[in-house]
Amino acid sequence: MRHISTVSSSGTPTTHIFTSSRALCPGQCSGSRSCCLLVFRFSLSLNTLLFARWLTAAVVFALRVLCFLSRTDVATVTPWLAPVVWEGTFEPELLDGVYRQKNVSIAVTVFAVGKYIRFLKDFLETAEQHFFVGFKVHVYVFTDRPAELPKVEMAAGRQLTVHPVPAAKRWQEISARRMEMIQRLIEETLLPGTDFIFCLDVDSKFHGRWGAESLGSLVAVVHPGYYKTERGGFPYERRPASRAYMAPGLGDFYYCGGAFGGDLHEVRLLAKTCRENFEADAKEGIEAAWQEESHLNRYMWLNKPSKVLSPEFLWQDFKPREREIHVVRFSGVVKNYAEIRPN
Ligand SMILES: CC(=O)N[C@H]1[C@@H](OP(=O)(O)OP(=O)(O)OC[C@H]2O[C@@H](n3ccc(=O)[nH]c3=O)[C@H](O)[C@@H]2O)O[C@H](CO)[C@H](O)[C@@H]1O
Ligand SMILES: [Mn+2]
Repeated sequence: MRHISTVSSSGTPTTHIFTSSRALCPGQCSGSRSCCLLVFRFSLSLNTLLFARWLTAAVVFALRVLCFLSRTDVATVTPWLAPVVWEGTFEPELLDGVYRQKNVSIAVTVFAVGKYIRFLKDFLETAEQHFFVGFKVHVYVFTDRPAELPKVEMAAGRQLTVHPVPAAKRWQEISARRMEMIQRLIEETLLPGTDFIFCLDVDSKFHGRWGAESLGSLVAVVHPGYYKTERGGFPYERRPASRAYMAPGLGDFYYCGGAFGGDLHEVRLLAKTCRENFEADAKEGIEAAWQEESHLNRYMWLNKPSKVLSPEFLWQDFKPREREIHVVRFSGVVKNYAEIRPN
C-alpha cells in the first residue's frame, strides 16, 4: 500500500503503476498471477483516482489565479492601502470561516418612515437569502408605522427589533436624522456585545452574497453613480460655509449614504460627528447638498475607511449593468420620488 501511494505522487501514472505492481509481486504474493493482476488493477484505479484529484485541484488553482489576475480592470487597493472589495478579489468560504470562528455578531439599521415601509418586506426577505447567511444578525427597524411591519420568517440566530420614531414632514430630515438614531442605538443598546454594524437604505434589495468580505473597522461603499467620475465631478458640498465642505481638488471617492458600516466605536464616532456637523450647519441655516451623505463624505476624507466596498454593494436598478460589475449584491429599487416622499 505504502509503495503504491509513493508511486502515485510521482505524477507519471501509467508506467509507474505497472512497475509498482510488479515490484510488489515477488515479496508479497510469491508470484501468483491472479494476485498480481488484482494488485495491478487496484493500483491502476487508485492511481487514476489520485491523478484525477490532483488534476482537478490544479485546474481549480489555475482558475483562481486567473480570476485574481483578471481584476486588473478596477482598483483593488486605495493609496492608503485599504482593500477595495470586488468580486474575484476574495475567497468567500475562507473569509466566512475566519469570522464564524470568532462568532461575530452583526447589527443592521434600516429606516422605514412613512410610505417607505412598503420596501421593508423585500429588504428583509432578500437579506435572509444573501446577507451574512449563517451569522448572528440583528436587524433594527426604525419606523413610525410599527403596525404595518411585514411578517418575515427569520433563520435561527437572526432577529428583528422595532424602534418607533416620529413621522416627518421632510424626507431630508428623515435621511439626516438617521445619524442621531444610529449613535443612540450604539450607545444605549449595542455597546458592548455587538461586533459590527451596517446602516442601509430600505429602498433596496439583496441580489447576491454580502458576507464577511465587507467587515472592517470603518467601511464605506463607492457610490454607483460616481465610480468612474473624476474627483472634480463628485457632488460634494462645495459651499465653504458648510461643515461638509470639500474644496476643489480634494477627495478620494464619492461614497454613498445608503450603505456604510464598521465596528461600533468607529461608526459611533462617524454618526456623532456627522450629526453634530449637520446640526451646527442647521443652526446657521445651511443644509449640505446631500444631507448626511455630504457629511459622511467629508468624514471619510478626514478619516480614511479601512475597507472600501465596490458599487457591487450598492447598485441602482435603473442603471444598466456595467462591465466591471460581475455581481450585484445590493441594489436600490426604482421608485417614484414624487409619490413616495412626504415633500
Ligand atoms: C443609494 C444612496 O446612497 N442613497 C442616498 C441618496 O438618495 P436616495 O434617493 O436613495 O434617498 P432615499 O429616498 O432612499 O432616502 C434615504 C433613506 O431614508 C429613509 N427614508 C427616506 C424618506 C422617507 O420618507 N422615509 C424613509 O424612511 C429610507 O430608509 C431611505 O432608504 O441620498 C440621500 C441623501 O439624503 C441619502 O444619503 C441616501 O442614502
Ligand atoms: Mn435610497
